[in-house]
Amino acid sequence: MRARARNTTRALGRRVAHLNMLAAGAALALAGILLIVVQFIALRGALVDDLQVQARIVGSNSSAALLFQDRRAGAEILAGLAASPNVQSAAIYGPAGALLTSYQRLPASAVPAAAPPLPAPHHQFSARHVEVTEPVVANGARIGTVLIRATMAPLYERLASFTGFTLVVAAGSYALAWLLVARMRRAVQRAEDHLHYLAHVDPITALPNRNAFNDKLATALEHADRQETSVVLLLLDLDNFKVVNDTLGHNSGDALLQMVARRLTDTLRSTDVICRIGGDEFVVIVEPHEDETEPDAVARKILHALAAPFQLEHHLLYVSASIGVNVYPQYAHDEQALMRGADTAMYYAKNSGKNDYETFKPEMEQLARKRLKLEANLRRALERNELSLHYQPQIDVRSGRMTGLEVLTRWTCPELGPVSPAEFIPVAEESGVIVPLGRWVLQTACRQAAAWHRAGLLDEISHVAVNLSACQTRDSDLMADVNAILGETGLPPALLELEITEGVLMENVHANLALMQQIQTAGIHLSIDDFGTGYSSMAYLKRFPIDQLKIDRSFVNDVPGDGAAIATAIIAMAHSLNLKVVAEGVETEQQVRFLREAGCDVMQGYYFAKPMAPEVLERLLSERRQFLAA
Ligand SMILES: Nc1nc2c(ncn2[C@@H]2O[C@H](COP(=O)(O)O[C@H]3[C@@H](O)[C@H](n4cnc5c(=O)[nH]c(N)nc54)O[C@@H]3COP(=O)(O)O)[C@@H](O)[C@H]2O)c(=O)[nH]1
Repeated sequence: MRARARNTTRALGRRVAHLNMLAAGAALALAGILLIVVQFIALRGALVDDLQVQARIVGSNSSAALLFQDRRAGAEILAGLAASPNVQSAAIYGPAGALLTSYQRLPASAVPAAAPPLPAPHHQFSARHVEVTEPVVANGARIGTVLIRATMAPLYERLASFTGFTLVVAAGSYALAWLLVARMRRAVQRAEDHLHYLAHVDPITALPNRNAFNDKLATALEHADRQETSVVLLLLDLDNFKVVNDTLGHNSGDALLQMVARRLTDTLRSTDVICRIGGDEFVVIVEPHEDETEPDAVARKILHALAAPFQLEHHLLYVSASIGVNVYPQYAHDEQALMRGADTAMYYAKNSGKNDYETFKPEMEQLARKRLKLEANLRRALERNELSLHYQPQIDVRSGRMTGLEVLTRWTCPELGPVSPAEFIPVAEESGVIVPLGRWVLQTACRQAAAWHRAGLLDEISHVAVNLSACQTRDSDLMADVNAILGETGLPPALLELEITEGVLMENVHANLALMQQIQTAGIHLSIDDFGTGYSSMAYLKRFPIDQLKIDRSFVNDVPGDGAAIATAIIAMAHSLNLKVVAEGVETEQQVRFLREAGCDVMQGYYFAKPMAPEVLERLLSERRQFLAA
């Protein structure tokens, strides 16, 4: 639609330029005509003046000839006019108007037989001639008349050459003006095109940008309405693109975006419209889709295309994407609804582990609304004192006794009931609530642990572990907060352990390495949570100032089956780096036996104890129970 409007504007611009040139041409023609008329009047005036001077000279020279009626002398005086090429004929008349003598350049140019009865100097024109009459006066009395008749031909000749010259100058000026206007229009056109390009093309990838996308989507929906077909919209968000930007710099980020754009263009059909609508967000418009499986096929094709690594300078980068798919008119009645649905579906794909696609279903919107409600309630949870902490024991395999505690947050919302941290922690992360929430957890846990420590209940406990979220690791005030809380509660730093998941650590290795060093310097223990899921390498692990690894629950769940090999490998690797290994989510005796034999140092799970309220744990701490045979 906008392209049509742009073409109409251009045509209008061309028409206005043509009209301007036409007006300029008319003005130039009018000016030329005026100039010629003025020139004609000026030339004619000069001719009359010239003839009048000559008539006066002839008159004053011929007064004697008139007094003595000397025709010969009169003829000699008139013969002098032969030198003036304009003069065709001339005559001298006596006081009564009778012809004294005359001069004729050609026989055809006869003079009147009698002088015109004119009292004063006079001139008159015809198309071909100009006639000047001059009285001859002697001693105050009129003694005769001189008449000179000249041809207008030389005047016309001069006027013709002046007109020719004026025409040439006018035509030249007009052509120059036309050229200048055309050049100006071309420059304006180029500037317009460039502005249009900037407004519609993403400068990094050269793909259509958000503006262009809006136009193209509107056109696609119009087309689908006319043809009674559908439009598939895929919204694609790169996973962990921020890590590339943060660790390798923005130039590398831009280069990666260009490579992704190229891969998408190479993979998809030429009829599919690919746009970049923001940071790491791309959209693909597919129309018309012929069969029900096409949206899935396109999404899978994109994921497959992005699966191969990207070679960026000396780095080999693995980039995945989360894709939300929506279909018009099945699940959306207009562009906004189509985009909103694709966004909701993309959000689902992201939350269900990334590197995947989800197709929008109406239920998703209900869930999105539920999530919004959850977020609104969560924002008030802290002020309303709805949060509490539970503690889960960690058992040392060698001594069989409780040597550690993990702090886990619990929330009972008055409107929604008990909400699992697996549900509200990600929402807290996305909404930023995690920072004050994390601070509250740290403060409450440290205060409680310090009280137990003062009561002598933590004699056998080496640490109380608190989880740190991704957002908290990025919070520049984190360490200041941690140190302030330790100072304020009096908990010895060595009794505190911070748990960071392997995935979060690997999101920004350099920044997290600096944070880990600060944690180590403060004398706080550091543990890598959910180990085995975050793709860290041995090279990184060697550099991390960590105390222990926690094998992810999913592997423990699979022992002694498929997870056995991984669990054994993690334990061996951790021991080679002098790190302790904690197995989390231990639920069965079989798992305990296997992990013990594999050399696991610490175990945590429902087999020993579920996370419990502080007053329950307090009793357990004072019992100093043996959980495992030593
Ligand atoms: N950043 C923060 N994250 C937190 C905080 N509190 C909790 N969490 C994280 O939320 C996730 C879910 O926690 P939760 O529902 O409390 O689940 C924990 C345990 O209850 C559960 N667990 C422990 N043993 C078993 C078991 O034997 N079986 C089984 N099915 N589940 C078990 O595991 C969760 C502890 O996991 P981890 O932290 O990885 O050790 C979870 O990711 C929490 O980390 C918080 O304050 N901040």
